[in-house]
Amino acid sequence: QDRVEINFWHAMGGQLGERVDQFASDFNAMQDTYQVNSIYQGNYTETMTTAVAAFRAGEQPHIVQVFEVGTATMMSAADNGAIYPVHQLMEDAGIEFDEASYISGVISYYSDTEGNLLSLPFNSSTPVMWYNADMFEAAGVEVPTTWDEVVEASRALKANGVESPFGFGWQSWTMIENYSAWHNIPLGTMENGFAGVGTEFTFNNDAVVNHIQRIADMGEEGLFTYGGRRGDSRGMFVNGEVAMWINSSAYYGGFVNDITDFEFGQAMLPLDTDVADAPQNSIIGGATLWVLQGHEADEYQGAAEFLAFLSTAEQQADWAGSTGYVPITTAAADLMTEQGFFEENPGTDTAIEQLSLNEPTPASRGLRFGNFVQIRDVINEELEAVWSGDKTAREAMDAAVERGNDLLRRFEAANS
Ligand SMILES: O=P(O)(O)OC[C@H](O)CO
Repeated sequence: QDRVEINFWHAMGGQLGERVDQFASDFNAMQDTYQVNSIYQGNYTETMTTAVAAFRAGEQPHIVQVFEVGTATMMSAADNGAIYPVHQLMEDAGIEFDEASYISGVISYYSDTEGNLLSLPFNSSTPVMWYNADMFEAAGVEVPTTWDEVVEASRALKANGVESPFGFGWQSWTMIENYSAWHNIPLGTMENGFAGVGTEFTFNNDAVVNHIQRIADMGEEGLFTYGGRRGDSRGMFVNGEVAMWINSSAYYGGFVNDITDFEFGQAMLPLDTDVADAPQNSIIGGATLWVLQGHEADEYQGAAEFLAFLSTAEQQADWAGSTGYVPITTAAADLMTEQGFFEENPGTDTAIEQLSLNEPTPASRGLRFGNFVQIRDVINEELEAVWSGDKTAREAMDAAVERGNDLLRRFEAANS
């Protein structure tokens, strides 16, 4: 008998992609009714764009992985009937699905206004500060906990021969979105867009502008080198050119494999003591799995069973432990603790500690801005103009807010 096929498009390259393919082959091996085809479609933006085009052509996959910034766009697709909401899918498939077992910051990000979960949380991360422990030891400095200390440590590392002490990736996510949440500053009005499409950006505030200017000044001083929009600068950290690198916790698994000639660690994001006395909480990144409409009932049954398989504590704990994504269910986190994972691998609890540091506020719960994929490109362009010395941080943030608001208004016009 032929198996029922389920197409699953994902955006995980390299080692992460191999692990995702493994989920599909394990699922295929444990039953003989369904066949999940795990297909890599490029980076997050490419996968989302390809899925939207495929939907228009009637060739959409059953399941697609979409990064967190695509959430508002996918929710509007849900309003238009293009999405099979996960809570509904599970109910129709007769699979018990306990939303309360997920950590709250993850569930609230992906639920609609009635509290219904629309997509399946799968790979949630948060930015942390990766550091080269050997370089710190050689320079005789402590790993910084504040931004003033980041600058001081960078100077000491530079004096000790480190080419470019500080760097980061996913700059809008790490340096603006998470910087803001960490200091409990909204990025925009209306609870960062959670309260409606009429939201406007406000991230051209003094705190963010001063922060971006501080990094630009570090660049002038030779303490920071810009290395690209996503994870492109990862090699600079792995090769020992950069001593501190702020980016996703999900680089952990790759670092364990690829960093063999120095000790690395992860620490909490630095605090800007001019702005707050203590950190609030960081926000998630990564992606969720969306189920698209237009397929047969038996295929959806298989899709639901595959999603349920991905959500088991065993699978989630293995995924989190091997990648650095956060264990998103309490059962998975408990299992990892029981297995001694956090104790044996110091620092691996940094992401979860940051996410659960305080009860999230409207400024730290996350963001839900329409057209945010395009808006991140605008922010990238404006930040690049700062790093190249063409604009001051003030000019660039004012321009990013103005251009971003224009894209928000277009989203509002199309969705109200
Ligand atoms: O590298 P990831 O999967 O943790 O994702 C980073 C950002 O959240 C993408 O928007």
